[in-house]
Amino acid sequence: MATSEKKIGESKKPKSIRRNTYLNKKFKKKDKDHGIFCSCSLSPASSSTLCGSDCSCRIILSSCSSTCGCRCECTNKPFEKRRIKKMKRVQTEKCGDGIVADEDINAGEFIIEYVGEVINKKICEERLREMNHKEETNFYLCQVNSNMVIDATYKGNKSRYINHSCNPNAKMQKWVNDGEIRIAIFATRDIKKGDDVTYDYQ
Ligand SMILES: C[S@@+](CC[C@H](N)C(=O)[O-])C[C@H]1O[C@@H](n2cnc3c(N)ncnc32)[C@H](O)[C@@H]1O
Repeated sequence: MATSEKKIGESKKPKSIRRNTYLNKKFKKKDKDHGIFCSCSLSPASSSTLCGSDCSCRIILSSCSSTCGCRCECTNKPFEKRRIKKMKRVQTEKCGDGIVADEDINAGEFIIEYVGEVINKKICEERLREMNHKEETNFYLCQVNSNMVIDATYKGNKSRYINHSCNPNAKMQKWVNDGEIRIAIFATRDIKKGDDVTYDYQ
């Protein structure tokens, strides 16, 4: 079998991963002590949610870390410690595969992290040329910054099947978890079990 044929097969059956994988380890910037921490605590007068909307880490889209004063009740944990919402992969009429919620999801809630291979601009361009050559129509690239792309073509999780909508019920957001840039999908309004989950690719 020709190499190009094998690669097409790979893109149809991506490897399931839970965390981003870095093609170039040097690219993985980790800075545990990034100088941001909260001192949230559960006092009898406060609400039952620890590290809610007034948590200083959450406000700047950074997950809490070991530097913070909060403990295991923290609701702003790094993505890998959060529960992924129950979702099903389905065949849609016009957009290939898609994702529907398999439980009710409240506005603002974390749905899933967008994971894949972290690649740089040069590799991204090479992969795009290859995809163009193969006349691929589905793209799984998420540009994080000028030289960082998360590519879920070959490795990813259910987030890679979430389709685009101009009237979405979710959004993609760039966060920092322990100094590492991560992307996650959050509900922008209440999503009922059985609803398509979509975000605006723009
Ligand atoms: C991240 S993938 C989403 C999952 C994809 N539908 C699949 O079958 O694997 C993005 C690709 O899905 C298709 N897609 C997503 N949203 C769409 C929409 N609203 N209309 C048409 N195609 C869409 C496009 O081919 C796009 O490149």
